[in-house]
Amino acid sequence: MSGFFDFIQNFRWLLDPLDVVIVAFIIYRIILLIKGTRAVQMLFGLAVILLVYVTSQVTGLYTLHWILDNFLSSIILVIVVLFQNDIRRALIHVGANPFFTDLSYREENEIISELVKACVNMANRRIGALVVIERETGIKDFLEVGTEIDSKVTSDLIASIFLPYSPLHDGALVVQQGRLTRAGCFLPLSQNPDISKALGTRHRAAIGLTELVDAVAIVVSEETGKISMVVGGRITRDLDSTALSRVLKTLLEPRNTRKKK
Ligand SMILES: Nc1ncnc2c1ncn2[C@@H]1O[C@H](COP(=O)(O)OP(=O)(O)OP(=O)(O)O)[C@@H](O)[C@H]1O
Repeated sequence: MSGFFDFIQNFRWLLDPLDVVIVAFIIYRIILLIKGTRAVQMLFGLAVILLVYVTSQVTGLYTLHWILDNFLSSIILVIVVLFQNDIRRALIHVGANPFFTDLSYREENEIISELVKACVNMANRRIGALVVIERETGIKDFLEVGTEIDSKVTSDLIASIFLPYSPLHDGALVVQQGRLTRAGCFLPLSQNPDISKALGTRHRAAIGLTELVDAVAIVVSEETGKISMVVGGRITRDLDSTALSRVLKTLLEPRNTRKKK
């Protein structure tokens, strides 16, 4: 074993640049992960506290310095608590499953066209709906209650699930690996205070789940008949069928078919 480490030491000149590249890559991935999220604001807040800490040391504001010194000594704990959602998302992503990749380009297009057809149909009839499409990260752990189903994605079935008298119309319908797998699922609601007050629990549930995982959620508003798409906790409202189809194709395109085209 020590022979192996001695051997590694021969490549010391290579290890230092490798070390720098790995750290740079991790920082780059963290920036990508938190870009546009509330974590950026929190990070900014921490940076301000750090600045006050350094200033208090230089100017001799001892009490303030002592308080911040104690606060910053448990900074790792503070970071874990503040960024728990982002850390969870990052760790889940490391062990992500490449779902959707078994589908052919044709099958995937068919699923998207059925989803779009169902959403437009429900929007025109003011039927509220929430459809969640799993991508690389498994969402099972975040789905509460719900009824297992196993069916092909068809617009008629989707629309009938969300009919007001259907026993499964409340909650979210789930698409996993190109199949309808669960209906009537309750999702974690977003706690983001910046979400418009005009958005109720259906939209908050879509935002809440997508803050935690890379799934895509489509919401049809019962109140306005508008279709929204939610990904990464960000909502795009009032999509027409062409826009919905285009965005879904971009987001759900399996990596292997992307290369083949
Ligand atoms: N945690 C949840 N997970 C999944 N679906 C939920 C959740 N909470 C509420 N819903 C769904 O949202 C419906 C209520 O929607 P609500 O009117 O509060 O939201 P909204 O965002 O204003 O939607 P709409 O524009 O359709 O009225 C419920 O009947 C239920 O089907």
